[in-house]
Amino acid sequence: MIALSHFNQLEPDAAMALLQPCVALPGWTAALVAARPFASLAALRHTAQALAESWGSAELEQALSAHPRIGEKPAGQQTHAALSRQEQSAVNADDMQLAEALRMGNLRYEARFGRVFLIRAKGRSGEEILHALEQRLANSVTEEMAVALEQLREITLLRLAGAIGE
Ligand SMILES: NC(=O)NC1=NC(=O)NC1=O
Repeated sequence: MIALSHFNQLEPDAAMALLQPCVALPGWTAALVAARPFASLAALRHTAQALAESWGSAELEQALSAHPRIGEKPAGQQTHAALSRQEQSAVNADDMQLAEALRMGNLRYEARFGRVFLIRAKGRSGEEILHALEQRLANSVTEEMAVALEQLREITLLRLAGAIGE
């Protein structure tokens, strides 16, 4: 984590590199870097949220390339893989019944909506994630697009908060 004052002064490339693991959408990252300097963390968060409001299905598809399925902790040393593992840490990988239910749920979700199920996993147990998955399977395509985009925004803002602090 770096301080906001340090982030404000970073060279653009270094600022982009710092934000890149937040979400795999370079347009969002570049716009946030270009909006510097930020007077406060609240201002940073407000701009980040505002820039994310315009995301639609194209952004969701692109961003999903960097989000492993829930329950499939990604290998790899890249920052976003480590972040995913950390965010999914409450999913008890030793609970084989839960793992199997999540695996089947992911398959059902992908068959219905044609993309990976995305949820803000931080702060949620494996059981809560499974329950949300089952609830969301009943959503219409339109409803579920809106829900998935909101989860992407939540994950992105949480990762931003983890990258830049006081
Ligand atoms: N498919 C997912 O929901 N993935 C993820 N959720 C998170 O909170 N982090 C992820 O990588």
